[in-house]
Amino acid sequence: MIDVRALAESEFRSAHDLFRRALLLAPSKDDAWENARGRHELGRVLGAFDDGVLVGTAIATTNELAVPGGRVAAGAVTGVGVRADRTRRGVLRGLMRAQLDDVAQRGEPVAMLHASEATIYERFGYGVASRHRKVELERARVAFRDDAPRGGQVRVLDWDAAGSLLPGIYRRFGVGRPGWIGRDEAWWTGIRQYLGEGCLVAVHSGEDGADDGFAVYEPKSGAGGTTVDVHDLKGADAAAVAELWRFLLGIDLVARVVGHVRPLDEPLEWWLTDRRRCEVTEIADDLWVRLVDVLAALRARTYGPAEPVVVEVRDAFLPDNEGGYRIGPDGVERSTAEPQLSLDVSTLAALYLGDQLPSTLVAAGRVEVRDPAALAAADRLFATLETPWCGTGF
Ligand SMILES: CC(=O)SCCNC(=O)CCNC(=O)[C@H](O)C(C)(C)COP(=O)(O)OP(=O)(O)OC[C@H]1O[C@@H](n2cnc3c(N)ncnc32)[C@H](O)[C@@H]1OP(=O)(O)O
Repeated sequence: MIDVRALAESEFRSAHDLFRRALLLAPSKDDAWENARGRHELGRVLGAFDDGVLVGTAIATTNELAVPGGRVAAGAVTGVGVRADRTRRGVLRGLMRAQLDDVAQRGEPVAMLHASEATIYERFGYGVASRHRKVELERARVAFRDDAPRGGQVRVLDWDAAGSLLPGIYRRFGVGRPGWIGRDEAWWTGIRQYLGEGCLVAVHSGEDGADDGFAVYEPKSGAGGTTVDVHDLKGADAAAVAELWRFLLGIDLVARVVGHVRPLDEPLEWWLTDRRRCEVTEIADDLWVRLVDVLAALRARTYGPAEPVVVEVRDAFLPDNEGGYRIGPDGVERSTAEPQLSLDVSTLAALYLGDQLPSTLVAAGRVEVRDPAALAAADRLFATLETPWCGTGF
């Protein structure tokens, strides 16, 4: 019999180490645990027990998520692991049940996570809500076009100097794009420890002298010369982002620059004289979202100008969500009218931030069309100006 309960603070470290073991990592050293501890909120660290023995864990942290036209309270799910000798016996299912119930009780309309494998979370109602890409550029073969945006000044800082600047810059300019999530102090402490001391930070300031962008990057020498891994790059506008890329691609002695977890709509190739020098080597799922309270989650975002559409949502794991929703630019209501489209709640996640249009998911076999006239309206309702992007690991 599996029992799931919230852990006491004194149990957090064993849960953390269980999670690390599940990821095939060694238990944390004391200083690493000191940094990880801050991500453990009392009441949100769950443990699953089999005959009194801890066999699984899942944690959530209190956060928020930018959605089209607004923001919504969100539980950020992480630290999910089950002991390798106890898997496939329903331990994760028990943890997910308890966690989603808790998220609902806290009044958070959505939960979100980054998945270790793409086959785990759909059964619990999660779906891919944003994607990212990886880009690789050979520095010697890259040149910027004359009409690429020009920014201001870039200065290089070490972590100590940059540490107090980055949280403010991140918060100031990121909030608008769907997929943005908050980064608290514990996150910044954790990422610094995770990335290590080899990282440098480039900070961009615009014409007015205000800091409005940064890049966290790490030079690594290897067989083919030095590669700069760009772990985190954010800017207030295209000029700041282009200038940071111009800087990174101009560092002497560097052979290759690799941008990890970049937004799909970053126009890097458009800024180059030879667009093929920007190789997209991966497109992958970024943020997975679970609409825990479908009505509240749908109401948290805005919709494009179109006739309202009645969408039937199926939700086997949280059946209170099942039923029709009338979605229009004037708002969202529960509806008993004949549904025009029908989909699973995990598919709704793919529409939620604007990553996909309903018509694409019809072709994918994931949206059932009962009234063909409603499909174009649904596309216009869910379409967003900006491609969603999270770009924050947790
Ligand atoms: C947000 C994050 O933290 S992501 C990190 C997730 N953790 C890891 O990847 C660490 C390594 N893996 C593990 O710890 C475990 O295998 C877990 C957590 C993925 C799964 O735990 P389990 O207790 O085995 O899952 P459980 O037995 O409850 O399975 C529930 C369902 O998910 C399925 N499932 C579980 N894991 C997987 C998987 N890796 N791939 C495909 N299906 C899976 C099961 O088959 C079962 O299916 P069903 O609903 O058809 O019966």
